[in-house]
Amino acid sequence: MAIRIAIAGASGRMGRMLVEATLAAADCQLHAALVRPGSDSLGQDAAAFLGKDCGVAIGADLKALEGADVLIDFTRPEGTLAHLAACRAYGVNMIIGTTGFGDEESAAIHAAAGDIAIVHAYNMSAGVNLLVKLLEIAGKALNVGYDVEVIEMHHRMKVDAPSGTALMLGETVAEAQGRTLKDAAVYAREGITGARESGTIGFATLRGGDVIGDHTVIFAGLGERIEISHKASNRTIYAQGSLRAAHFLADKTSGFYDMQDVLGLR
Ligand SMILES: NC(=O)C1=CN([C@@H]2O[C@H](COP(=O)(O)OP(=O)(O)OC[C@H]3O[C@@H](n4cnc5c(N)ncnc54)[C@H](OP(=O)(O)O)[C@@H]3O)[C@@H](O)[C@H]2O)C=CC1
Ligand SMILES: O=C(O)C1=N[C@H](C(=O)O)C[C@H](O)C1
Repeated sequence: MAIRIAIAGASGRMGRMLVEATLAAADCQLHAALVRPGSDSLGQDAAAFLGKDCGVAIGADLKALEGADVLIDFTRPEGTLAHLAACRAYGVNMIIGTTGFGDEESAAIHAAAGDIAIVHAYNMSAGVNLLVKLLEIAGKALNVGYDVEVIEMHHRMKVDAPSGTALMLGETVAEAQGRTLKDAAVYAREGITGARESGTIGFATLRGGDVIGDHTVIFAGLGERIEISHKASNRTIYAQGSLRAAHFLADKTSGFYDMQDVLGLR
């Protein structure tokens, strides 16, 4: 039977990619397309932006979740938390791609995974999740004598910084080196900063144009520099990863997972 997929933020950059990917997948069915109350796209056909009619109208009533297998959510933290409550009420699994959560919001997502199955990942692409594995190795091998810096660049419309992916990559290195990102992170430098403190992980955030998502982790030593990079050139990588996650969740009713679980990289 086809997986019945509901999509939140259906008129957003990622929402549209997800609508297109779901309609193109033979083993998936678009169950509902959701936006915020008052959104311009309310009532339109979910495939109207493709010049097509798929028979699913964009709505704002979360009752539309009833009967869905999974909700894919790429919205904003406050939207995701509202959707989380509705998914819990209707027994619908959830794939969360939204970034920018605070600690309490992340804890609420973990808690909900006692009742529904959730894949929560700051980057759904296979490439970035492979990068995580490479960084586990590099972080351990280059633990002493190398300064770690994380650089990311995204489009001008992105609202959170550093990106969720940059934080995840920084956290991966910190953990590989027996530290926590909370203790190691330096998010800004300005003025007379003094020499770089050993053991810190620096972040640099660039924003501009239509850059989909570039991430580089630098290990800078004396006499050499190792750079591990990923550059996205199309948002389909995130949509395809999300559909893989939907298949992964098909036989699950509870539990918290990430893309390392989905891709078998754990
Ligand atoms: N994990 C991953 O692989 C990826 C994650 N992302 C993340 O996904 C999120 C969305 O990115 P993107 O698609 O570029 O953003 P957009 O701004 O293009 O789209 C966001 C969508 O969410 C809707 N929305 C905003 N606030 C709420 C709310 N409170 N309740 C319900 N819906 C809401 C918007 O509706 P409206 O149009 O009415 O404002 C819009 O449809 C970001 O957090 C981004 O970082 C992005 C790409 C990959
Ligand atoms: O907002 C985006 O566009 C992206 N957000 C995610 C993040 O914050 O890491 C993933 C990807 O880099 C694109």
